Amino acid sequence: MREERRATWARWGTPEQAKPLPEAVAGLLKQVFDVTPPGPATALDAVSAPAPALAEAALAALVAVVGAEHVGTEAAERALHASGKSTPDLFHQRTGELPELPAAVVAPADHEQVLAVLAVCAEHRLAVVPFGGGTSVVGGLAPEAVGYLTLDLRRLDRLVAVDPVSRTAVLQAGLPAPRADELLAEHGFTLGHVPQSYEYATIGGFAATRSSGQASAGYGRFDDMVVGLTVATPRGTISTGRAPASSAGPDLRRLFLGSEGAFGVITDVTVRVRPLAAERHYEGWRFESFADGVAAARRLAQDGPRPTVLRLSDEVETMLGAAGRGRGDGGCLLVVGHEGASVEHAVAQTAAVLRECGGQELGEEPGEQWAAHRFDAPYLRDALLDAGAFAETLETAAFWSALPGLYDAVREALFAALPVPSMVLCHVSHVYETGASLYFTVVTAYGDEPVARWQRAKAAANDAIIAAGGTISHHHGVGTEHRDWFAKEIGRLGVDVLRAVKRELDPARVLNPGILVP
Ligand SMILES: Cc1cc2nc3c(=O)[nH]c(=O)nc-3n(C[C@H](O)[C@H](O)[C@H](O)COP(=O)(O)OP(=O)(O)OC[C@H]3O[C@@H](n4cnc5c(N)ncnc54)[C@H](O)[C@@H]3O)c2cc1C
Repeated sequence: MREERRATWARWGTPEQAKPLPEAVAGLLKQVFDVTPPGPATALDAVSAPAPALAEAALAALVAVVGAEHVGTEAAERALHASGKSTPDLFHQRTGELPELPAAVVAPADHEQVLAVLAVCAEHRLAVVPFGGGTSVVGGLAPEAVGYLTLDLRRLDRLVAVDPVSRTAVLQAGLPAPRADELLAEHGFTLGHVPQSYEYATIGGFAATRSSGQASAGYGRFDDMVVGLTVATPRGTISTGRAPASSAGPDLRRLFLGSEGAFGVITDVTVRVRPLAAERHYEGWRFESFADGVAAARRLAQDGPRPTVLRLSDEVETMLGAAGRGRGDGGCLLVVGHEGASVEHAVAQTAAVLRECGGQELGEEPGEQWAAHRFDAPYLRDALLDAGAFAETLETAAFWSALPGLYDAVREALFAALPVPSMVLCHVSHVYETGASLYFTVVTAYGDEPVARWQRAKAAANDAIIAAGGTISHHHGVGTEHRDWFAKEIGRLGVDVLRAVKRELDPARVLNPGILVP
């Protein structure tokens, strides 16, 4: 089961899972962009790589820790671990322009073996990259190092303990989300963490990147769910999370949440769990404009009732989604989902508020459609790439008062940097009392050098985000790609604090060099 869920080569999922573009969208693409399909992608078994540059003594020490069968040095295995799943990553895999491959892929069995691998890396000054599901979209798996090692957490895949009284569970870091939910369901619980990368991403990856899922309005962000962590560092083990709340100094848990493998390797995570939902109800609402929809989402986020899922598409995203479903309601679509023991009351109360805010009820169909296709987007991105269109996303968040300015600034920056014609779609998918996230999708034709062109557009959008008061990432993390803007966001002293922490925990500087910490 675990193997089936490993990220695959040059696309999301396996070729058998490929989804065709809806006819109306394919037609629109041809008409607007006049795209031409590129040649076939490079096959994984055609990837060649120089023999791994790993000192014999280091290799022998690694084999002594995990066993020879858990040290992979084949080109294919190394290529699969050399990058994540951003569109540039997929594009490079398709064209065979690969980044530096890891010298080896090492899969420890438990926390003690992780500590021992880190000790070998520190002794041999070998950079080491923790690898969960491999779904990073910010260059989080591509260190600035020559001859690095990938530490694949796939064997740490157990549910260690469930405390039904406290409603907590200890999950090992390498568990993919669907498997974690299967194991929790045997005890009547769920995590409620459902990012779009759900099928592949892991528990450790969620904690390391401070992920946020599609049901965050009801279940919270992943960092809200974490009550404790065990972290292996080159200096030893740190365990956090003794009690549900504490005033005993700064919260060390928060230091490791979002640390992206730069401070240590998270080996298990204690999470708050919720009873499996007995009832679910999803529905759609139409708002005349994005501004009207944002006002309604803010009202629910601030004054309640708070649904489990709340997603508002802007006019362009609504139009494209409607074209895919063969209907056209115009305006902006708000998807509202309720999950829980009994949802009838919450559905009625929410409907009353949305009507008051000028919403028009579209019934269950758009909500059910969204739920049925909630994981389709990455498959459709593959279909776009197959057709010769380049699609990529970026995301941010801001306080409600800054949100309209941020929306305009990012769109302006993208349109100024992208060729004509290009499409920019946006939705709000995570709401808080004080603000919300914005998630942009860009579609253009390949043209010449699509990756370089995207990087220029992304840099312009990042500048606009910082200038307009947004965060450089609401849930994708920092990696290498956001690092320079992250430094602007936290300032020089903030960067110095992170560097000091890293020096203390990782004196040989082997953990994820160049990722997160500028
Ligand atoms: C199609 C698509 C959709 C996505 N949708 C969402 C979404 O809805 N919400 C969201 O939050 N994110 C989303 N992401 C981003 C990504 O899935 C998240 O960042 C996720 O949390 C990464 O988990 P992973 O297990 O794949 O980690 P990886 O990609 O393997 O690693 C991510 C980073 O964390 C480090 N790391 C991994 N495991 C550990 C560990 N145990 N200890 C220490 N460091 C570790 C890695 O070195 C790397 O720097 C999406 C990505 C894709 C490709």
